[in-house]
Amino acid sequence: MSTLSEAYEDLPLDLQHIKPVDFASLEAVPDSHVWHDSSFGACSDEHEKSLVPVIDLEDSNATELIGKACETLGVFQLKNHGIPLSLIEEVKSEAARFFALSARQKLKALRSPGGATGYGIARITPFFSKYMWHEGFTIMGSPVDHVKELWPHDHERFCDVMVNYQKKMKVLAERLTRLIFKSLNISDEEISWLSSTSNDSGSASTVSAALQLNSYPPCPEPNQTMGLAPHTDTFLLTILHQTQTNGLQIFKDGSGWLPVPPVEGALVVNMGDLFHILTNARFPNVLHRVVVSGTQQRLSTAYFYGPPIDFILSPFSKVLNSAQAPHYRSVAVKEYVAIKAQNLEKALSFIRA
Ligand SMILES: C=C1C[C@]23C[C@@]1(O)CC[C@H]2[C@@]12CCC[C@@](C)(C(=O)O1)[C@H]2[C@@H]3C(=O)O
Ligand SMILES: O=C(O)CCC(=O)C(=O)O
Ligand SMILES: [Fe+2]
Repeated sequence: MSTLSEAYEDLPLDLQHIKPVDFASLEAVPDSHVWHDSSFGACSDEHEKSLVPVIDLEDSNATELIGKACETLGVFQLKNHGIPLSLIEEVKSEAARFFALSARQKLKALRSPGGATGYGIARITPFFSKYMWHEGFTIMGSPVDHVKELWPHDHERFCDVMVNYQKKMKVLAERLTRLIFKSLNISDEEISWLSSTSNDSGSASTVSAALQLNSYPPCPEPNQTMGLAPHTDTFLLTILHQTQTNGLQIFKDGSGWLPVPPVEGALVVNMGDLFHILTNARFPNVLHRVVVSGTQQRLSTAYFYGPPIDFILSPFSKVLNSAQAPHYRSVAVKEYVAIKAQNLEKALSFIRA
């Protein structure tokens, strides 16, 4: 097995955990989507200034600033990231074009039960008793097979934009990963998989990557439901673009839920489970969720990035001080993906050393 798509084939979902409802037809939140107050936890608004740092990638201290943000909150916003704003706008407008289609049309691109890509609800859905106010489109490489079902004569624009965005995201994710390793004093030679994937040659060394388009339609009763339930991301890091509609929140021990307000032109970068494992829990795998708006649609685009699916990772000996034992055993990326898909937030406890 060598691709992320194949890794998900053995982890099929039921159709009821794939198919979104027709949000446009709902005038109230149906019981299936009502989340009780106790499952919410209020979001703190006492911090006028967001605690999440905004870092300029061109700053001469970027490595230190990013290293510190990864270690404290596990999330930061990135300016001057080199991704053309025109491309980000195109991705947003193509995503909006897709989500604006009728429910009947969108279902033509529905993810299959054993599939990893296509239209559907969040993969974490079966772990919760209620559904989320969310629909998504997962892309790995070219989305052409799904999109030609929707727009037989006009699929090129959507596909070109998404493929181009993934290429640019991969370069940025690689740059950030190198810089983060540097902040931990880990040299390029010690991360062989990263160098062997840079030239894009050979499927055996293809990184694990996916692009997720998320839509949270305006909701008639926004306090009754949840956009995306609390979760951590599985891979090394996630690079997220969010539109100007608020909603993303992170959980910080001692502070509770904190907003991550949209910053024009910036991308949100958060640490996932694999970085948490590699750093022996020095980097938090930040818990986050999305709440919805009563008036505005929220769109976001998340790029998930990790080592090749067959890569075996274990905590870096360099990050362990002499008195510290590794918290986690070695695990292949594909094994961890399977454990996560079956156990969600308990996944890390399955690989505890
Ligand atoms: C590569 C992936 C990460 C993801 C599962 C997926 O196969 C594609 C969708 C991703 C997403 C987006 C919404 C939240 C999330 C937890 C989910 O259910 O699907 C993440 C997954 C993840 O990080 O494991
Ligand atoms: O929409 C958002 O801001 C968050 C999306 C997210 O957490 C994800 O796709 O994993
Ligand atoms: Fe996420």
